[in-house]
Amino acid sequence: MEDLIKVDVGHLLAEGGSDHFLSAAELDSLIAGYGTVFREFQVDLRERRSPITLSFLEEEDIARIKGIAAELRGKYENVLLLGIGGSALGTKAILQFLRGPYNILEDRPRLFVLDNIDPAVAAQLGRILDFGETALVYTSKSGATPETAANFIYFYQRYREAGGDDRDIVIICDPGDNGINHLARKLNCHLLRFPPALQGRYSVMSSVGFLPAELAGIDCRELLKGAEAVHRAAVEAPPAENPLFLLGACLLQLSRRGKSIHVLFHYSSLLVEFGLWFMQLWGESLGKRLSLTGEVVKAGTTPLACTGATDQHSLLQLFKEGPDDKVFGFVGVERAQRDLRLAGVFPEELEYSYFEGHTMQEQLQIEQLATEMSLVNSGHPCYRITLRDVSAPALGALFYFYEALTVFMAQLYNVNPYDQPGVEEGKHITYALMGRKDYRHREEEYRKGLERYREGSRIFGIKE
Ligand SMILES: O=P(O)(O)OC[C@H]1O[C@](O)(CO)[C@@H](O)[C@@H]1O
Repeated sequence: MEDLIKVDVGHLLAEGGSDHFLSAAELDSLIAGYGTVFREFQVDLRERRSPITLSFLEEEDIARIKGIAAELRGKYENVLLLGIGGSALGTKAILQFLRGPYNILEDRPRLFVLDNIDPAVAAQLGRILDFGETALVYTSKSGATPETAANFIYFYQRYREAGGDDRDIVIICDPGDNGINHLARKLNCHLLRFPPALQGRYSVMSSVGFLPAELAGIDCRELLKGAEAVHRAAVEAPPAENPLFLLGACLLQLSRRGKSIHVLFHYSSLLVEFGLWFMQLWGESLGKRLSLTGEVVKAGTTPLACTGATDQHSLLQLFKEGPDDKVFGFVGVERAQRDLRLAGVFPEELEYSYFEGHTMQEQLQIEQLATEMSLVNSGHPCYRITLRDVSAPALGALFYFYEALTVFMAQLYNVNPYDQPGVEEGKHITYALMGRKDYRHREEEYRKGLERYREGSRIFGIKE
């Protein structure tokens, strides 16, 4: 049977090693040094103690998600999904990979994801959508996220003006005695739960991503099948034969050698949103000031997603000849959903005749290999993940692979992959400056801080 997902770590290594690649001997010492950490990680995974996909799923939740999706699919022309960060990125990745590059389905309902606060986008969506024909899904684990709350306030008003039925709204959040739960009760709408221990960036394969998937006609169990396959391989194989271990240990070692940027170069326009999902997962989970034991470690590497072949024509120059601070992950797809063969319409022209008989997917794959080879040749470590096809199991496998890899990396860095203390201060300032009642006591402090900040500006204006 063909592999669902393949991982090649061979080009992180080079004979004898070097500043930029690891040697076989170094890899052996990583296996000896971190094998125990990895086995602990495997036990947590096997016993479903790590709060990531597969630790929380209940059969009855899936049945409920499917039920709500079936009901809304029958009633509505459009669904507007409101969320941000982990409450939107995975959904966008699913829809783009499995339903096409423009994220707007041909069949009912069309799904729209709004994951930013921007009056230009909200105003345009307000004109595109007929709110008499549009269901609303409001996803926020905390219910306190101001961007999603503002979008819900605005679009709920539009929905009500169009005569929308409150009971058809779906809210997905943590349980708690807070605004979003009060709203859900008041509206008497559908309520789906975030499992409390599940952070947004690990929630794509829960009600958060599954409801939109089902609304789009994607069977969420198919995504889970792929996750299960990676899970089995991850918990069974010993470190020396385990791609999760090998990749994680090599990435750790390379980050110690100054490879502080983890580029994810996906060779498919269907994986652009996946790349953005990966950036949140990697960035929020690993970028930590403190270790689990309280030392200042400033852990993490900077994730950067880019698209092949497009970014060969924008970033590759920097990647190849700029600072040696990157490790490259290539993600490609073996079999396109539908490949297109090119004809020999200009046989007399050198620049056009060689395409005859080749397909677009073949060209994309050749260009991926060409980029990999050219980077490796100039001393840049690369790894590659290949998905069998454009299918829900393949995507589920990819999500789970990176979730598990991130948790293993956190174990290696000895940091907590499930918190994000660094984003709090900015939220508090926003709450205080926007006048949230329970932040009034800090308003004066932040306003003074803002004045000082502005005093530090050196602005140079240019007139038209
Ligand atoms: O689902 P919520 O609570 O609205 O949070 C959205 C996002 O905001 C963050 O908390 C960061 O501000 C992310 O971790 C999270 O995915």
